[in-house]
Amino acid sequence: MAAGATVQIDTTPLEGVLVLTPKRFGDDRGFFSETYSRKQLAEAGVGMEFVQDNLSRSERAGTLRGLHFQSPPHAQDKLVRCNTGALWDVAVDARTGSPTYGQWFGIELTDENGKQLLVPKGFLHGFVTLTDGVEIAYKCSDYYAPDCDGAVRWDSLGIDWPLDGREPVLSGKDAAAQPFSDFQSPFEA
Ligand SMILES: Cc1cn([C@H]2C[C@H](O)[C@@H](COP(=O)(O)OP(=O)(O)O[C@H]3O[C@H](C)C(=O)[C@H](O)[C@H]3O)O2)c(=O)[nH]c1=O
Repeated sequence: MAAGATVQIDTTPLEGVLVLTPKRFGDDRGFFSETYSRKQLAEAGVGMEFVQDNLSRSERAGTLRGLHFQSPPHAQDKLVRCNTGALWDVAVDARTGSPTYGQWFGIELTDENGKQLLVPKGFLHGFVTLTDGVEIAYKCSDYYAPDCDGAVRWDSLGIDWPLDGREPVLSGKDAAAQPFSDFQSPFEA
């Protein structure tokens, strides 16, 4: 971590998908952390601008939301963190022509590890909760555009979801999503 920086940025096997670990300044009250710094990300070559913050709460462990995307012209970069509890977050490369097309990367984000996942445009995003009462907060680089909203079935890509053999809690939309084999990607590498 560069001098003065308050965020560690690590790469993943998927180009552009990054793991951010903001520094926590602990004391006997607890801790302080800068959870987002446009300047520090720009200095690290991560120049996306965020315009919308989202918060969702999932009451039960095993709740799975995804795999979602917004198509161009409203594709979204997302910076995801877990504010309460623990979740397993996944990004899937959906960029036609990418050498890692269809490959996924998953990571545990928790309120204790404070880690964040940067999911660029062109990647599907989803997560499954590992505890009850999970709150996920994420920044988006474009506004919600229902006409551009899309989903791919969570179980159509061989992702090793940590479900311990249980069926996930799904929305109707996610239960009815198309399999990846039918997916016509709107993204290019
Ligand atoms: C995403 C979104 C939703 N909504 C409304 C639309 C529905 O009435 C309600 C629930 O939407 P949905 O069921 O799509 O929420 P999630 O299943 O949590 O979807 C999200 O979860 C995955 C993991 C994501 O990465 C996306 O941000 C997003 O697709 O919120 C809005 O008003 N604005 C928004 O930006």
